Amino acid sequence: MRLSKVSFRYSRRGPWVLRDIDLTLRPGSVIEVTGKNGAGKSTLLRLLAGIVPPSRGTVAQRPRVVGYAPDVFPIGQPFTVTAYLTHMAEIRGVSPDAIGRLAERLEATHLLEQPVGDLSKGSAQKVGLIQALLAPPDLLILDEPFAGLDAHTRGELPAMIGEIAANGGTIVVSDHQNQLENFPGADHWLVAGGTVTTQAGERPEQVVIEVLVDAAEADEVEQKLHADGYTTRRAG
Ligand SMILES: Nc1ncnc2c1ncn2[C@@H]1O[C@H](COP(=O)(O)OP(=O)(O)OP(=O)(O)O)[C@@H](O)[C@H]1O
Repeated sequence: MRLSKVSFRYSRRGPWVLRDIDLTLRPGSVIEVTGKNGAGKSTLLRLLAGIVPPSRGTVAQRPRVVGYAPDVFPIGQPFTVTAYLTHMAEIRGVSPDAIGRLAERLEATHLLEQPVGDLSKGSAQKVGLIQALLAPPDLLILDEPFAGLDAHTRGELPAMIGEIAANGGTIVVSDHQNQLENFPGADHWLVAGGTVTTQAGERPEQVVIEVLVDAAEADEVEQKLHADGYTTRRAG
């Protein structure tokens, strides 16, 4: 996917938020977007997701399946979480089977029968994440996904991001808390003064190592490794 000379402002006479942005997004890459409050991170993510069109310039080759979790989940909907997610699955033309699997992984099964409007901020964010992941995304855009998440989900999310990247997906994450700062191979984009400065991540050769741990400690070790951005697989 490629952005060429993209500029954006919210109204015809409003100030330019982004100017003359040229960016290339490679399949399989993880991109962490940082910048000060109001710098334009959410705006850049909306442009990438196709929620808003550029005021000038072009966005080419956007992948087919885009998952987008906004920073503020639209609360106040008169559905249960299951009804909302089932509806979203229908719109995307995918089976609702993924809802249970994702809810389990993000420790959100207890939320499924709650009204969407009653969710806490962190719980709403989990539902927003599940919504973005219903169809395996070619491009996944997460706006401040770590804010408000509990320790388990904060640890699980980098692993999920790593798996999508391993399958050739591109992931763009705005991240105030720098949770992905040390994610292996991540690219870093800094939004400031209407421009985006890019820094390519190092891509060291990868190997598989086997680690033997006591069964009682397996969950804890796995969570620690996930939090550091490593992918794990249980054998036996
Ligand atoms: N819907 C909107 N209409 C008009 N201006 C907007 C709108 N959304 C954002 N802006 C303006 O665009 C600029 C960039 O906002 P944006 O939300 O993209 O920044 P951000 O880097 O994501 O900030 P934060 O870290 O606080 O979330 C700001 O000056 C903001 O006031």
